[in-house]
Amino acid sequence: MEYKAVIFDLDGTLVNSLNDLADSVNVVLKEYGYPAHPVDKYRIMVGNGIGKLIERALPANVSEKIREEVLARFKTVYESHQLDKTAPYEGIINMLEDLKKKNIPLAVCTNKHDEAAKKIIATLFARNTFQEIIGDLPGFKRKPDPQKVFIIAENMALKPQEIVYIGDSSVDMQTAVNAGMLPVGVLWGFRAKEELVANGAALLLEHPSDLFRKVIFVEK
Ligand SMILES: O=C(O)COP(=O)(O)O
Repeated sequence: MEYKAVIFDLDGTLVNSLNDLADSVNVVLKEYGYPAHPVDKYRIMVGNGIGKLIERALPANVSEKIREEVLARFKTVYESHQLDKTAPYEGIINMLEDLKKKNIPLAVCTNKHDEAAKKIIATLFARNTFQEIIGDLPGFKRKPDPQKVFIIAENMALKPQEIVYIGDSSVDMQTAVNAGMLPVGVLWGFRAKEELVANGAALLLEHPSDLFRKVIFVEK
């Protein structure tokens, strides 16, 4: 099978954002008098959007009102710290350049709130690397619902089966499976290999450069 485009997940796939996310949540947890978590615990809390991230980080008995306050405060803190330590994983920039040289259209579909996703991408990647970036926005369904990757496929004028979806979590593999895209799991991200395999990963990448050895691309 030959593929004509790639849609990427953001957190844990293109960029390592774990420390900035964890540090920002921990700052707010401490402000509110709740226990902070070790950075590694955030690996399993990130992936379903920031509402879920805050819900998972807070003790179970916290009221909805406080949860909303903590979420709003997190957004403010994270806005000033989202680029403190966040950077592309090693090999990502080269892989994106190689895909661009082959004229393969690229996009990002993330559960990260849209304004943060766009700011991070605009800062860390060359202009026009991605033809479309869709983060978490009111009125759109979050992954693993395939709604947003279907929108991207339509805008690329491609069939889902012609697109590779690359991500680091069960949510990403389920999204690709639900959409009929090729689910490719990355092993440098936040989650374990077993999780990717159990959720339908057709291929696994140990390093971004593996992509060209495992997937055949053709120009649209
Ligand atoms: O839940 C998040 O904020 C992270 O989103 P992503 O893994 O879809 O980029």
